[in-house]
Amino acid sequence: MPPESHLPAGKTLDEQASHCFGCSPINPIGLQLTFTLTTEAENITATATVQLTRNHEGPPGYLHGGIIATLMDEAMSKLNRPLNLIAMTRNLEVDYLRPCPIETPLTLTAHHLHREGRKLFHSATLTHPDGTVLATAKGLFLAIDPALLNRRQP
Ligand SMILES: CCCCC/C=C\C/C=C\C/C=C\C/C=C\CCCC(=O)SCCNC(=O)CCNC(=O)[C@H](O)C(C)(C)COP(=O)(O)OP(=O)(O)OC[C@H]1O[C@@H](n2cnc3c(N)ncnc32)[C@H](O)[C@@H]1OP(=O)(O)O
Repeated sequence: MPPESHLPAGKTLDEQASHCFGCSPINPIGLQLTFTLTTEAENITATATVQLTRNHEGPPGYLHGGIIATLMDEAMSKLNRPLNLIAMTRNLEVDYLRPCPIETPLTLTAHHLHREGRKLFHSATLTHPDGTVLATAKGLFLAIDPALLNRRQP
């Protein structure tokens, strides 16, 4: 959790990001993902169960690839807070291994791999309940100056 003093007066980071398409509980058209974070020494993990609908369909019965990329991005972004950093996605690479079914409880997991200064390297997987890995991703996140939050466009 970044120190509150880094944020605009009176606003927590959660309030700043209160309409995040991936994780806001109050964005009616968002994915409303809820993550469980595990932080043990260098092992930082974010996990969510994701069960989406035809609203997120690409091929009939399967998730749209852009939605899958969003899931990966969102999961990896959740690793930045335990690192006590505000960071943005700089590079996202997705391998679409198998079609990802809608209406199925998929497991979305992200791991922090390593850090080089401002550069945070993360990975993520989306897994079918039968254990098949459907998609994998790598992400590079860049820590930003928290003061930039003040310059955010409305
Ligand atoms: C200004 C407004 C800021 C508003 C901030 C708001 C919120 C804060 C964010 C999150 C917290 C809240 C909620 C979560 C929200 C969303 C969750 C999902 C996360 C996202 O969805 S977030 C949106 C998508 N995201 C963007 O909208 C970023 C647009 N972008 C930029 O704003 C800049 O791009 C920035 C700041 C990221 C970096 O800018 P920069 O100028 O500081 O750094 P630069 O670009 O130079 O790259 C640095 C070094 O990465 C190396 N590099 C590049 N590619 C590489 C690769 N593939 N492999 C290895 N290294 C690579 C270069 O080679 C260089 O290396 P070196 O420094 O060593 O030369």
